[in-house]
Amino acid sequence: FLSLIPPPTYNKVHESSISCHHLATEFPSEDILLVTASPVIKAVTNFKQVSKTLEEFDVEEQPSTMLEKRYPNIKVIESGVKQLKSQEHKIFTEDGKQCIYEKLCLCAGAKPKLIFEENPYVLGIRDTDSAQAFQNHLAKAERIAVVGNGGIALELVYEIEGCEVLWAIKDKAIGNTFFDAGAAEFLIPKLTAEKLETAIACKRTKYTTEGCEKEEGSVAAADKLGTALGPDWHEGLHLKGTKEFSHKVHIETLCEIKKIYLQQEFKQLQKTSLSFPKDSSDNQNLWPVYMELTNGKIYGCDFIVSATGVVPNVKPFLDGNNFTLGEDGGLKVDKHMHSSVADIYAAGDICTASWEPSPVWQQMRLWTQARQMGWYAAKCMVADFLGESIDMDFSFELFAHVTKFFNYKVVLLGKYNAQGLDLDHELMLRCTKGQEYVKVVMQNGRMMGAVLIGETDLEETFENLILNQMDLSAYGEDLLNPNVDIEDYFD
Ligand SMILES: Cc1cc2nc3c(=O)[nH]c(=O)nc-3n(C[C@H](O)[C@H](O)[C@H](O)COP(=O)(O)OP(=O)(O)OC[C@H]3O[C@@H](n4cnc5c(N)ncnc54)[C@H](O)[C@@H]3O)c2cc1C
Ligand SMILES: NC(=O)C1=CN([C@@H]2O[C@H](COP(=O)(O)OP(=O)(O)OC[C@H]3O[C@@H](n4cnc5c(N)ncnc54)[C@H](O)[C@@H]3O)[C@@H](O)[C@H]2O)C=CC1
Repeated sequence: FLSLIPPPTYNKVHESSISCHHLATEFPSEDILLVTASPVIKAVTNFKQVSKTLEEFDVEEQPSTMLEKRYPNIKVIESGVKQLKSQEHKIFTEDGKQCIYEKLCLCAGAKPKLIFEENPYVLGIRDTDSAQAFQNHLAKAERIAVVGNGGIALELVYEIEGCEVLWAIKDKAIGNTFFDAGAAEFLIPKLTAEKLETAIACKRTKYTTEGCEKEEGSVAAADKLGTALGPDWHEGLHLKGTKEFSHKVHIETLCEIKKIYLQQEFKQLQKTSLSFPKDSSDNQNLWPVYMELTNGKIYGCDFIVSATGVVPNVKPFLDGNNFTLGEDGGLKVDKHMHSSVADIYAAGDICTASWEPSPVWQQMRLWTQARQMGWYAAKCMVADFLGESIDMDFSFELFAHVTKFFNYKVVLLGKYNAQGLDLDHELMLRCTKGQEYVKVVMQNGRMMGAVLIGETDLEETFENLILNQMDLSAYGEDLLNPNVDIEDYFD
């Protein structure tokens, strides 16, 4: 980046179209190289700043040529990076190219952390290809198992129709990464209700369909890593099994998968499996795969979805380079998104934020944060190059995420689950069945976090209250009293 060496030795920034936009604008006469293993780039469209820190947007797949057309100084190399030699400031791509960089930003995302990685009947969902493969296998399935209790599992169990779903979670209540047992209780009825909402028109039309049949016989997706899916990822998919019913979900709580048996092994061991709970019509006695849970129960199914989190995709960059890694395996970055290796920055799922965070911010591997980090990393690279100082971006002052679960709008602010807070914190709740669930986390009279489910219209007010740390003790429970117009007090 910003070198005077002529092509074919380019200046470059690896990945992240978001950082590229900014760099290309700041340095129109310099070459910016985007090296990506994916044939498409993800573009943020319909961006809406909902409040100071809350953002809403769609994610659209576009051909990389779009980026090159818009910014003539961006060149896209469509090939995976297989090696980094940081001392020589060089990267090597799978198709045999080598490029010298002056500054490099690594944005290679994360990979699904699968349980039983080598098992052909255990499937992960990360990119368009793996989502498409999942859809194809679901179309032939009568029963699947979903393991995990985070974002993907929550979305899947709600979206899947015409297929029995056995959902195995480690926790007492559903959705533990995003909310508490109270919110789970509020959402559960939606799982058993018929889906009345009509499907929203597909916003994600550019799914790669080529090669979908390549995994016949087993369900594991190819190792090739595409770009992670983003908000509304399932809207372009037809998540339907072979049966005619809507939802049929059975939740096994407080358990993990102990062992997986393929059909042959299961028969030889003469084990017995349970039928789908509360289903008298369940008469299938042989399944392609069986899972034995730590609570002793065994169920058969067509395949298992492992929605069990991600691991940062650092492998191609580690060999011979002295990166410091975080506990979660990501590249540690400082408050300027700089890694521990000279001239290398990192942003998004691949990195581990290692600065002293604001008391109401935490890292989560989300699109919202990847976008903010990519943007800020580019600003830091520019500042570094120009020798200017730069302040931490405002978006890192407060954790703010808006998403949709079970067709409810869900807003998460600050320490929404009291993460890392001392035991002296208190919770305040307001809940109207089927309509809204509002929870705030208070400490020493100050608001530290909030979960807002439904159209509560409280996000902006609560965001302000968390940011300004006003002492709210005087308001007591009126803070959540629906008859008190809280916005008038504080806006
Ligand atoms: C199913 C699903 C649904 C999600 N839904 C939401 C949501 O609703 N809201 C939300 O906020 N977040 C959501 N997320 C999380 C979000 O998608 C990620 O946090 C975000 O995409 C991370 O962005 P990134 O740029 O760091 O990584 P990615 O988007 O994964 O991009 C990494 C890029 O690096 C490329 N790459 C990888 N290795 C190499 C290499 N060696 N050489 C060259 N290129 C390489 C890949 O091809 C890819 O293009 C979801 C994730 C999944 C899997
Ligand atoms: N709407 C949104 O904001 C969405 C966000 N995402 C993001 O995409 C990424 C991937 O999603 P997920 O895989 O759902 O990750 P996640 O981090 O959201 O959830 C992982 C879940 O798996 C559980 N788990 C981990 N190891 C396990 C094991 N061995 N056995 C059983 N359970 C285990 C964890 O307790 C946790 O409940 C995450 O970064 C997530 O935040 C995904 C979908 C929707």
